[in-house]
Amino acid sequence: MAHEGGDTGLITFPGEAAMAARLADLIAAQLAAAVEDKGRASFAVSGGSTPKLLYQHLSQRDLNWSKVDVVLVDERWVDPGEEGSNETFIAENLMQDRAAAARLTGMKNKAATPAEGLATMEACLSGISFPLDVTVLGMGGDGHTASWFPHAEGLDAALDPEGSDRAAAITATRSEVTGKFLQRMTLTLPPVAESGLIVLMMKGEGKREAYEKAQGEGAVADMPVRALLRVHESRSLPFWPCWTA
Ligand SMILES: O=C(O)[C@H](O)[C@@H](O)[C@H](O)[C@H](O)COP(=O)(O)O
Repeated sequence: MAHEGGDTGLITFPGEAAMAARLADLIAAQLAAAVEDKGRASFAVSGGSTPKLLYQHLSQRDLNWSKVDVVLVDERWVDPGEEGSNETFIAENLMQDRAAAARLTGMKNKAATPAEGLATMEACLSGISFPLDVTVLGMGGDGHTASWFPHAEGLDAALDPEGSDRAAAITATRSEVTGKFLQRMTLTLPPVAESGLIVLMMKGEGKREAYEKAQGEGAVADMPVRALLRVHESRSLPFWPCWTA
């Protein structure tokens, strides 16, 4: 069984399968309730290896997927089908079986750079209902989440709590985590923090240590997940930080 608490507030699961199954229940219920209340639901999803099983579970859940808008939390500036495409990862793992009826809005467009593609992305997002009903995030051992990378160009704009833009362009610093995918587009802090449910999925000891470190004092730019944790501290968010070994 999952248990909540400890000093870190992490919700700890006995394994990846248990985490995926529990979160699939939670997210499917939240999306179904949003469809019931508002007619449509909006679901923001991250790439990364940790949520893959969750997406596979969700794709088989019985809910009115034709009323669900799936958007990306972030994207590497590569076309669908190319290496590193989150859109393709989501298409292959979530948009299958029952969830194939959902509508996926990608981030990569024809612009040469993420900055040049922002206006097109904002126009796409204007067709989605906000606040988002559910946002799934991952976290890197460096404390990045979404494409909010430590000291990245564009980070301040992406993390501006008063900002009105929903998407931002990021040039990540070269590191083991980002590899060659330095040019990115990401949702900004406000739409993530205003989501009806925010799930942060973490796997492995290194992530737990990084999360604990992020909870301590220090600059947001050093560990950008702090931006979210600090909003959560000041006004409690519907936030599920989930961890398994
Ligand atoms: O596009 C991405 O890669 C993600 O949005 C990224 O922020 C990811 O969630 C973390 O890097 C964790 O990745 P893992 O789950 O693979 O550890």
